[in-house]
Amino acid sequence: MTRASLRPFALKLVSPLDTARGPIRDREGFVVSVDTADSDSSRATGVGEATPLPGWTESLSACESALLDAGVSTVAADDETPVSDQRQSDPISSGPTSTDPLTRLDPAETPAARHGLALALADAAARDAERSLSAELVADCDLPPPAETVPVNATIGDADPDATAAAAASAVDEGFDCLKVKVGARSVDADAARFRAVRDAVGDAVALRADANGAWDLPTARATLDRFAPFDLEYVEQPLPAADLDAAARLRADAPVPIALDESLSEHDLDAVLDARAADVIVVKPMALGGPDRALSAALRARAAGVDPVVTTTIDAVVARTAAVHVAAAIPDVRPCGLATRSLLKDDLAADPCQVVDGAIEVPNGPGLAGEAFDALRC
Ligand SMILES: O=C(O)CCC(=O)c1ccccc1C(=O)O
Ligand SMILES: [Mg+2]
Repeated sequence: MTRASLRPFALKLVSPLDTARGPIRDREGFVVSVDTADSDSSRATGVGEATPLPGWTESLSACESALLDAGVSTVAADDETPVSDQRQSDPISSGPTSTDPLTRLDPAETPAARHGLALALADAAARDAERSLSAELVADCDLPPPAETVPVNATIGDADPDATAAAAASAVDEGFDCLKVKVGARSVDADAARFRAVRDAVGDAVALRADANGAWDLPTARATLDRFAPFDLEYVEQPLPAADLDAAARLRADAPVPIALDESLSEHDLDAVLDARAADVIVVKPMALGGPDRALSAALRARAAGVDPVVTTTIDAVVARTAAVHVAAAIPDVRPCGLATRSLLKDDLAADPCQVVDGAIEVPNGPGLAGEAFDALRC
């Protein structure tokens, strides 16, 4: 028998993250808790997080409805009732006569909802097996032991050239050697001026990425990538709107810089993206792909097709960020990942067990997500 409950939360960003698709100002979602009791009477608890972001996932209300329909019950945000008294009358039953609760959540329709429940169940399973989530993930996929640290990029929003260069310089001072800069919210000339200022500020040894969030059409993308050539970018992420894989493939065919796809994975099957030969790199967002398990399998399938995965958050709260760190740790020799997003949030659900030090995150090695770190979040 598995009981599952959800509790809503809302977090503000320190300042809006300006992108070509507009600003991201706040993040709302649900903490999902599960309590499993197996037939052999062993019992495990786990915590997950569903933090939808329209454009990448379903809406907040669709996420909530999907979780409720799957049998996850609501706990009031300020409910102080002891866990034992909170039990609702309609628990998810995973006995032999019922289906796995996860199968009630369609990862294509409601990926954030599936992420929340899949993560809570994976956390419970890993805790039960007395190993970390990344150790659990690699065991399921027959991979080598997970990495102890994961390299990460700093995330820099749209701003004028001076402010962009100042943010870049301060990230490098903090120890980052890979920076991702949002582009596409201003003219090609203006973005080129921003990259000129950033390159001048940080020197040649720092890896630079650009993320256009689908801002350009094909001629503009071609012109922009040519303009960006002197800045020696590692890749340009989502230069074109997500829908048109053909255009992305045509752009990539003679582009002077590697192409990464992000939003395209929310709009198309991974197989379609890989078959189109439209990407050198794919951005694996566990929240957008429907869970840590699906994110890791997407990363491995991409690798097998010669496309390198980069794991990022959707600016999630601490539970989902920590899960994304475990996913990244399970991918052998993963490139710098977009996981250093705690600093974009004004506050969080719990203390961060994944501090960024010298451009890398140490992967928590306690049981499940991070040992006891999220015990107080269970509902
Ligand atoms: O990749 C990163 O550095 C952080 C994550 C990020 O940029 C992001 C965060 C929320 C929504 C979309 C995106 C994106 O990659 O486009
Ligand atoms: Mg992106």
